[in-house]
Amino acid sequence: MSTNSQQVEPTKVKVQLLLTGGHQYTVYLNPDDPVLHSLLTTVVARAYKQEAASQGLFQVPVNEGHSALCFASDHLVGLITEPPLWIQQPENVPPVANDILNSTYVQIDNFFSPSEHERLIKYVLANKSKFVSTSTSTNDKNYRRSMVLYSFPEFSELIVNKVQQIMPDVMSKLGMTPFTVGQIESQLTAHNDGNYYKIHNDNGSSDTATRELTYVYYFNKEAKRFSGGELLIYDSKVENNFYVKAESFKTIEPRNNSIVFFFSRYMHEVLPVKCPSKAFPDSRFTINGWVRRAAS
Ligand SMILES: O=C(O)CCC(=O)C(=O)O
Ligand SMILES: [Fe+2]
Repeated sequence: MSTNSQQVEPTKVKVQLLLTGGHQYTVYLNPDDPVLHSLLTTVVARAYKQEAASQGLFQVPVNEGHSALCFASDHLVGLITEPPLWIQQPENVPPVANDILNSTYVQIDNFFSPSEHERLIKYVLANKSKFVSTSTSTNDKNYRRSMVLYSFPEFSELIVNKVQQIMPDVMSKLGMTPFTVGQIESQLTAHNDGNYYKIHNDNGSSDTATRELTYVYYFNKEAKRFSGGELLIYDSKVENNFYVKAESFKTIEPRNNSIVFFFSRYMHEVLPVKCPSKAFPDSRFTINGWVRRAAS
């Protein structure tokens, strides 16, 4: 199994926490760590006497995740960040160019063995009639066009176990603080000619909020008879204390027998597929799903 990853070790931000009573602690956080975002918004909220964005307790992993630093949010006086993170203030200071938070992902080639891959291709071709058209939570017909198979026990168990096994490695490659894995969901999709999935994230509703990571395993029959269908993962930026999509993105090739992992909160899209034959066996197939954080 070979690993091809891009920017998987984001440079950590050194954050000195200045607490009431003159206490001071230094922690290292990823630029896109939600804790960092909460710390910044709490300082802003206190400065403008707004209701603090993160009321209650802060829990920051220290000592490489072996210890936790806990303090009440109203004890936070200020932050010293290195490199400097300038907080956009309510007067609407225009964002500076280095506000972009780079998205990270991991793509692993040769995920299934050749015989598993061959069995999988045979399986989807035999089960073509069980695929149904996809829909989205908003029921907007133009948002997503593809086919999906929701029940495929022969392979969902195989992929869920394999994903579970490599989780520690993936989490470390993504530079994330490890979390306790809960449910791992899976579905099997087919994108044929003209199919796509417009910009969305995978954890934006109350029933999807515990999804931490999205995985997409790509497979197709050789020789490949489609083009397009790249996955674009957008970078982010902080605007008025909110994460929003940046214009820049990473492009992931749906390489046969590879699997990609990224944060479910990232905005992403599937570009239109061109499949001149329009034949089902020539589709861009995936098994994809989500790794949920266990309820605490
Ligand atoms: O097929 C892909 O590359 C991604 C699919 C996706 O974003 C989803 O199903 O939520
Ligand atoms: Fe998605």
